[in-house]
Amino acid sequence: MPPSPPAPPSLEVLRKEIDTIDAQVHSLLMQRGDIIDRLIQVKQTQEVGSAFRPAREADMMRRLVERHRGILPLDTVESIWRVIISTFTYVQAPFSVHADISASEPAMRDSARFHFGFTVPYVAHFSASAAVEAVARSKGDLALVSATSSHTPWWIALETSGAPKVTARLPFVERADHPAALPVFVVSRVADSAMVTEVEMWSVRVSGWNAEVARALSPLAEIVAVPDTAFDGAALLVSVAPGSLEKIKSALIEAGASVRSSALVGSHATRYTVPPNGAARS
Ligand SMILES: O=C(O)C(=O)C[C@]1(C(=O)O)C=C[C@@H](O)C=C1
Repeated sequence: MPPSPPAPPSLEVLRKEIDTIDAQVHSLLMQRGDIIDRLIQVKQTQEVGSAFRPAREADMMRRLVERHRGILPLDTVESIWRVIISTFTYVQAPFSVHADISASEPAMRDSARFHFGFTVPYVAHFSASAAVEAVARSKGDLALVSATSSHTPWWIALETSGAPKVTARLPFVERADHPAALPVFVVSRVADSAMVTEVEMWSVRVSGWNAEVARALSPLAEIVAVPDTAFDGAALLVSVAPGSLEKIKSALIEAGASVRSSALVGSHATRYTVPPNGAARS
């Protein structure tokens, strides 16, 4: 008779293994806190008042997705790390998240909680301009505003030097069934060295804006437009690859519009997509 297979481990043994792992995870998180404590001494957070480093975070989130395997859903692992990173940002220099809830309060709140957790205070505003103004008045706060539409050209307030800028686009890792899928821009003051410059954000004011011009531009760049009826013009927020604004300006002129002004109002990491079969790409 062949030997009988070994008996499966008892529930008690498996729970002991889980307790050991939980104690290790907790201990590692506390060690991470000790490192952050040392990092505060070497990082010049005081200069800008914010410890948020969007370039580093975009890179960390991409690597997390690439190495993830197993039955723990990606949504869960991503949300755990968002809370870890944001809370460690907060303990370095406390900040609040000012969210524009004019499009959808539940979706904006989900995005804020998913990306910044519950320790970071959440402040709701009824317009993007109000959220951005709150950040401009603060030392190191962040605003979350829709990345796809707006009733007001809030980005004009970012044109002056010293004003906050667009520093990130969330989610860092996009996918069709993302639990906090609302596309949002983060507006904050960030040290120049911490900016990601893969996508530039330009505030462009034009005359002669109409549906035809908008159609001509849509294949060339992502644009949020707020028409300005008094002058037959519009305030545009244009996302382009570095050095590509001239192409957009030429396309505007070719389509019959004229460019009144342009100013760089931020930059962020290229959009990073995880297709349904799991392999991430930017
Ligand atoms: O690397 C840094 O500069 C940190 O402050 C650490 C840390 C993190 O917790 O990993 C926190 C905040 C930054 O936005 C990026 C990363």
